[in-house]
Amino acid sequence: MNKQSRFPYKLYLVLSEADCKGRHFLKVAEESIIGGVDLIQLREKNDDLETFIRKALQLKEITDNYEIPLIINDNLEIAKKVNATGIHVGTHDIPPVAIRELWCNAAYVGYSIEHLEQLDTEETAVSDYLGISPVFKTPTKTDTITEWGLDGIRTIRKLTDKPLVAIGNLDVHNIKSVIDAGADCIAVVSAICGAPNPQKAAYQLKNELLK
Ligand SMILES: Cc1ncc(COP(=O)(O)OP(=O)(O)O)c(N)n1
Ligand SMILES: Cc1nc(C(=O)O)sc1CCOP(=O)(O)O
Ligand SMILES: [Mg+2]
Repeated sequence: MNKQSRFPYKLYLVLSEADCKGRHFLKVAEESIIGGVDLIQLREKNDDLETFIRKALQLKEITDNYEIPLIINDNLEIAKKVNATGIHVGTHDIPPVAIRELWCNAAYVGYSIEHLEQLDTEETAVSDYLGISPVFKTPTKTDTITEWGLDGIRTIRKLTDKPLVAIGNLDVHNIKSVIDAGADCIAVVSAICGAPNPQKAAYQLKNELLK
């Protein structure tokens, strides 16, 4: 199976209630899907378990309705409980190898790449896509290490044929250069959650990616 059929998604929304700036996160989710978002990750870093589960179940109704994948950030228990499509983890989370052992139904395990050394590991080998973490420094998530830039994407592209999801300060003005450097998919928070019109923002991003 080639990369495109393994992970056929171009525009990835990473969603949290806090990033939606007072708008309802479910409304932002639905509008963004209508605009062209291909999959959504629910990333709630500060919710208690019960709240995260409730939000995940509400969002799952919408993603199921539009037949797009729901990815849960960090929390395997919630991902399994809500029957999500997959999970995204980083170097400080439950490792992909353990996820594979504990959750055989996971369609997608995403893994953040912060160091080149990670590429040559079992964790990367069992992952379905790699997050380039971050392409550009972003105020949305500040506890990051490497700013990969376009050269970093080119380097990673040469070293792996895993689908690459670029994230970090991406917007309609820079995403084409990120794809040209070798990324397969663009993940955003602010470019959609912080936009005055999330549907229009998603449409413009998708349009740029399909050019
Ligand atoms: C698509 C995507 N890429 C990278 C990340 C970052 O994951 P992680 O390094 O585990 O950091 P947190 O999101 O948990 O703060 C991501 N969530 N999604
Ligand atoms: C969730 C996340 N992960 C990152 C990483 O580098 O791993 S950057 C990030 C937030 C991206 O937000 P924005 O699109 O607003 O820049
Ligand atoms: Mg994490």
